[in-house]
Amino acid sequence: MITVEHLTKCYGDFTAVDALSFEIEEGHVYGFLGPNGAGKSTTMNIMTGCLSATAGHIKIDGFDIFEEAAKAKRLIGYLPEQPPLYMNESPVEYLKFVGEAKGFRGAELTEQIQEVIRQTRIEEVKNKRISDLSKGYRQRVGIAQALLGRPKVIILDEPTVGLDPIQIIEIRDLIKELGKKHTVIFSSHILSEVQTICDQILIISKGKLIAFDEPKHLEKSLLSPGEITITADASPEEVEKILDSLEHMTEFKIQESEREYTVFQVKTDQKDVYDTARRIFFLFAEQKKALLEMTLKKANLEDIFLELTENGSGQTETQNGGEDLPDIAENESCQSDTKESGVDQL
Ligand SMILES: Nc1ncnc2c1ncn2[C@@H]1O[C@H](COP(=O)(O)OP(=O)(O)OP(=O)(O)O)[C@@H](O)[C@H]1O
Repeated sequence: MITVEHLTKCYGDFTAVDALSFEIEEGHVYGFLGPNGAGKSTTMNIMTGCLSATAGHIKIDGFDIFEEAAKAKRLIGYLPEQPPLYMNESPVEYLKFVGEAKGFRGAELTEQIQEVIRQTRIEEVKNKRISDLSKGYRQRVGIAQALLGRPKVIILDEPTVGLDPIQIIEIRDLIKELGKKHTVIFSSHILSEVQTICDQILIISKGKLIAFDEPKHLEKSLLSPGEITITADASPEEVEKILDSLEHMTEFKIQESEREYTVFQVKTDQKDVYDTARRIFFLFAEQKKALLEMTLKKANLEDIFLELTENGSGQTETQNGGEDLPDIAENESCQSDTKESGVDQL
């Protein structure tokens, strides 16, 4: 559906997007995750044809966003980070304006406006001035304009920023709903948000794509060594003796020791931490020592995200395996450029 090849964007001699390559397939919800300044907005602005690239190619359903802009843009609905809303207008007036700019007229336009109003649930505010609407409703109006023209792909730049917790939940539910009919790409710097909504995660840091996979695969492939905390009905000496024969143990630490029990931690480099847990269970059972509690701590996506983005970039495989693409960026020097606005999408 979307192919991004070696996309590079420089502002002066600063590289904001650094040879990004990835593919977006139809029918998924993609989360574009990265800390502030990672290059998410820049990438999205280029993907939607609102900003030029220094190097690289983007194709939307086969249409080059730079060379066949009109055809490519027709397939995309975009909500920029700062939606260009006209505050003195009502949602209906604004949607009419955007719909006309997208080339719709008459009954077709009316039908589409009614459809997006229904989809984004803004019926009750559709005739109020946009300036009088809550931030959550304004964001819905922004999403409604992106939906006009029934685009295959919806791109939303930080759609929940600045919303209160209830509005955030509502917008997340709306994104999930949109995912049933459209391919959705949305950016966020909140991991839990991406985790709950999307079925594919792209992690970007310092302009580079450092991970791209399903949340569960990311967790699996990037798991750090498992940690197990155990409470055993044994003395610290007995615990130590029993664990003598435990393979794959990389660290052992007594946390707490009372007369009746010992709390200790074991770290393992075994791929499946459950195998280590099972082994510990049987070792203690053989010595007729009861385990009173066992807690397994696995690395979660939060740990992975922090590790990847803190350590910089480039150390993890992307879905395309970092395969060699023609090095379009190689001979391009960074020229100064300014950020264009996203308004021409409308
Ligand atoms: N017009 C510009 N001129 C110079 N530098 C820019 C311009 N626009 C963006 N940048 C820089 O490029 C980098 C990437 O910015 P971008 O807005 O794409 O990041 P982001 O991941 O969307 O961050 P945020 O979540 O804070 O919006 C940042 O360091 C930013 O300061």
